[in-house]
Amino acid sequence: MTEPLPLFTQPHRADRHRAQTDPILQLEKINVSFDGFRALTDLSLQIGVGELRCVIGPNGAGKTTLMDVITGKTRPDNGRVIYDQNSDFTQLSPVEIARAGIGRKFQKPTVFEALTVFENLEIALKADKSVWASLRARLSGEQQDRIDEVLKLLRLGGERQRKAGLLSHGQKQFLEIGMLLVQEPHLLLLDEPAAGMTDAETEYTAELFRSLAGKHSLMVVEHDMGFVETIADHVTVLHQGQVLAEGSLREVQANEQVIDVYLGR
Ligand SMILES: Nc1ncnc2c1ncn2[C@@H]1O[C@H](COP(=O)(O)OP(=O)(O)OP(=O)(O)O)[C@@H](O)[C@H]1O
Repeated sequence: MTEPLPLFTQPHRADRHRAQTDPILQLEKINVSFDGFRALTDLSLQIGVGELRCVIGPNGAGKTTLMDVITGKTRPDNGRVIYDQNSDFTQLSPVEIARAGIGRKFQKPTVFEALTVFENLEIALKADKSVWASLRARLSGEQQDRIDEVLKLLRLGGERQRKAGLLSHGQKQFLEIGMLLVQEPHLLLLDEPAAGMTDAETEYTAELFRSLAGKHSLMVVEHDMGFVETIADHVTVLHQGQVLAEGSLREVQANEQVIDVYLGR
């Protein structure tokens, strides 16, 4: 019998035990408060291996705080964040969490504008070194291939020697996604990736995310419902720091409580 294909580009020691239905991330009864204000209340959420999950919700619902808790930027008052069914992220530092295979993209692209597209990817690939040390260290053939593959995937092949500061906003967003992908993360957290993109770029982002799902797990926070509709199998609606509804976009859009929250009733 042939071995099943690994779900991730970067083989993980537990891969052969995994099934698509296994959780990659389980948040259990997370509470976060800021000076007495409860940003997340008993929040429980589960993301499956290879899943593409969209998280929606009105302003202040707790979406950013949720990502901050996963990446270790914010420590919850209590609750657990179980990754790959064994490690509890609440016990790890942000660097350890990133090394465990979590990549996060913030809403505003943060690329090195004075460096070329290729150099940006090179630095991301050697994230364990300082910027200058990583530019001096030689790339292996395999690393070169990885960068070429990502440049092609993100349609940046023609821009490889261009300074990143000269790219369009959408191209900078793609470059930043590329900077995550060269690190071969297991779980990608993406905050409003389509914001400020042209229609064509948004369309390609949707296509790209669909192609990444399966190989990676993705959690996308997004306000653009058209974009959510094209990408998500499964949607979580947050409201006042809690999960208000979960299901297909059609299901959550038909949910009375969700309608009330979005219409402000
Ligand atoms: N560091 C902080 N100190 C105090 N309050 C905070 C802090 N961070 C977030 N909050 C509050 O927690 C609540 C949830 O904020 P969060 O940014 O997670 O919401 P969001 O769903 O991401 O909103 P948006 O869609 O506007 O980005 C908000 O009421 C916010 O004002």
